[in-house]
Amino acid sequence: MSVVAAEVSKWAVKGVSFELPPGSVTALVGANGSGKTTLLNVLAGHLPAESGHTSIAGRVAYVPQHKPMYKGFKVKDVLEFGRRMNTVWRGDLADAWLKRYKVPRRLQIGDLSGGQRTHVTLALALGARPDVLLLDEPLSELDPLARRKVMSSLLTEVSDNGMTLLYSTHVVAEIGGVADRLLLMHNGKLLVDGETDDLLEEHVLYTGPHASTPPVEGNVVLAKHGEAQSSFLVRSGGERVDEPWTARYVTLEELVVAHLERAV
Ligand SMILES: Nc1ncnc2c1ncn2[C@@H]1O[C@H](COP(=O)(O)OP(=O)(O)OP(=O)(O)O)[C@@H](O)[C@H]1O
Repeated sequence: MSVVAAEVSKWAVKGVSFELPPGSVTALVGANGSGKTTLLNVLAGHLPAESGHTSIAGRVAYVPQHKPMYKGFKVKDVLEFGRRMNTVWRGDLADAWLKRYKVPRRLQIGDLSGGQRTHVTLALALGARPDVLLLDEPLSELDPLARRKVMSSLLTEVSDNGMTLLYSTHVVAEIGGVADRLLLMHNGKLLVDGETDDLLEEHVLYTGPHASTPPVEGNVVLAKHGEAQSSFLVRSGGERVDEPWTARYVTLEELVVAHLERAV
C-alpha cells in the first residue's frame, strides 16, 4: 500500500516514478539542478506535470525552499492565516512548536532570522495536520546542532501523527538514522529508490590487489584502480571473500557519492 504514487515528467524531470508507504520518512537527494524542487512542486500541486500522474492519499502540506511569507505579517498573523486557510487546523501544535523554539509571535516575518522563519513555516505546516508533509531543504538555514534537534522533533511529530514525510536535503551525512527511504536523483532521473537499511546491506566495498573485475558477482557501482590496488563497490554483493581481498559495508554518504560519481 502506498500513500504517495507518482510518475512525473516536467522540464528537466524525466519520467520519475516512485511510491511511498504510509508513515515513511524519505530523503530526496541529488546535485544542484537534478530536479528535486521541480518534483516536489509537482507533487504539491504547485506545478502541473507535463505528463504522468501523481496520487496522494489525504491532505498535503508543502514547505518550499524559499519559505515564502509576507514580510509585513507578524508571526501571529501567519498563524491566523493558517487557521483561516485550513479546514483542519491545530493551532495548539503550531503554538507549541514556536514556543519550543522561542519564536516571538509579535515580531514581523521580515525581522526574524532565517532559522526563526524556518520555524514559522514548520509550525504552519504542522498546524495543518497533513497526512503527507513535503519539505524542500527544510533545515538549510539552521546550524548543524539545531538541524539535529529540529529533525529529531520533526520525526517525533511525524510518527506521533502518522504522517508521511518526503524532504529534500544536500546533507547526506545527516540522513542516517532519520530517513528510512532514499530517493537519489541525477539529471532529472531516479538513480536509486529504496529502503536505506536494504541499500546499506546490498552495497559492499571490496578492496584487494589490482584487478579488472571484483572478486564477487554483482552490479559494480564504482571501480577504482591504483597502481597495486583495486576497489569495487558492488550492489547485491555481501559474499565472503578470501584474502588478500577485504570487504566492508559503506555509509549512506559513500553510497550516494559512488552512484553520483558513476552517473557523471
Ligand atoms: N520554468 C522552467 N522551465 C524549464 N526548466 C526549468 C524551469 N525552472 C527550472 N527549470 C530547470 O529544472 C532543472 C531542475 O531544477 P530544480 O530546481 O528542480 O533542481 P534541484 O534539484 O531542486 O536543485 P537545487 O538542489 O539547486 O535546489 C534545472 O535545470 C532548472 O534549470
